[in-house]
Amino acid sequence: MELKSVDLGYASGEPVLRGVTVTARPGEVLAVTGTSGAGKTTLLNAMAGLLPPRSGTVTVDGSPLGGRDAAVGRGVVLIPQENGLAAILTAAENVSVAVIATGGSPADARRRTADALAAVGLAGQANQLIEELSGGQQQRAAIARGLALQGVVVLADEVTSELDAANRQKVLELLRAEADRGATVVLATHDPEAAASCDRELHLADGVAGWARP
Ligand SMILES: Nc1ncnc2c1ncn2[C@@H]1O[C@H](COP(=O)(O)OP(=O)(O)OP(=O)(O)O)[C@@H](O)[C@H]1O
Repeated sequence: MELKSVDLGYASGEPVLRGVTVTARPGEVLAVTGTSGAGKTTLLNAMAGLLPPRSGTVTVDGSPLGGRDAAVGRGVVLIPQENGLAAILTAAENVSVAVIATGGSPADARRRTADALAAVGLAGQANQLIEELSGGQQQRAAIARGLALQGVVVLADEVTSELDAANRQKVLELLRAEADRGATVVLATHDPEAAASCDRELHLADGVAGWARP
């Protein structure tokens, strides 16, 4: 995924980010860091096709990303900061519905759901409603849904913020495994240890992006 001279903002407000140029590559985990409000979610939303750039280009494999539907069709998976889970469905239903919505068969969905929930340590909570899970368990359910989609690009927005040290480590390992199978992984985080586990670090400050670790 390549961003060239991208300007991002909301409605007619001041730009949030200006002139962002970055390539996220298959097989690597790219950290996007910055203080609260620096624009991490804004950048990931642009990479997800949710926020069209005011200027500049976002491309995947050389062709324009398009809107969110097109991005989903090209395998761009977003694990959003607020989880985006349906509270009145179970953890397993949340994952399965997403797999089926992106073309998986019911059998496929069952297998991938079981595997993904087990990977994040939620096998025992598969049939519990999301609203009955703790904040950290909900965050892991959202990660399981993202993993089950087997994305070409995996955008993870602050996915370790509610996790204890052991679960955070596990999730960072799972993101690494996504990169190892060939995915392009981008992790937005304000956790320096999580950022240190990534291959490169793009730091956002004062509306611009610069390399903390190229
Ligand atoms: N929907 C929106 N409409 C208008 N402004 C927005 C919107 N979403 C975010 N912003 C603004 O864009 C700027 C960057 O916000 P963003 O959520 O991208 O930051 P962040 O780095 O992800 O922060 P955090 O670490 O707190 O999640 C902030 O000034 C915020 O107020």
